[in-house]
Amino acid sequence: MNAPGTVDAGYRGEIKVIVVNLDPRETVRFERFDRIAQLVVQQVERVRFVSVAELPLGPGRGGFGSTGGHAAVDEGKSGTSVQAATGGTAGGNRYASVVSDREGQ
Ligand SMILES: O=c1ccn([C@H]2C[C@H](O)[C@@H](COP(=O)(O)OP(=O)(O)OP(=O)(O)O)O2)c(=O)[nH]1
Repeated sequence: MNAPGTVDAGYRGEIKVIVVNLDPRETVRFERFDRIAQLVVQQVERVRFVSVAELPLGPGRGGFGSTGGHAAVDEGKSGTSVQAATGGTAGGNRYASVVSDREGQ
């Protein structure tokens, strides 16, 4: 089983690895220097949320799950689909778009 654990950038404590043995019969024993986890360092995107009145229609975008072949089931239920947000500040609070905040760094 592979489950990620996030170590926050500001964390200064001991990094711990949670393990669970799902085998009801076999005991698992770890020895010193056993490899039980992998550290993957990732860049974290800093974003600014911008309120927009409505989201623009994106061409060819289906709803959630549409690429899994369930589009027909959802058709006509809401009349809307998941759309990409491109920003804008024209009043309203119904939607928020996300823009990268890297320029300010
Ligand atoms: O598998 C893990 C997960 C987390 N941590 C450490 C690093 C992380 O920065 C800190 C806090 O983790 P998290 O924020 O997930 O847990 P929390 O303290 O219970 O949550 P919150 O910060 O929301 O209070 O615990 C580990 O050592 N191993």
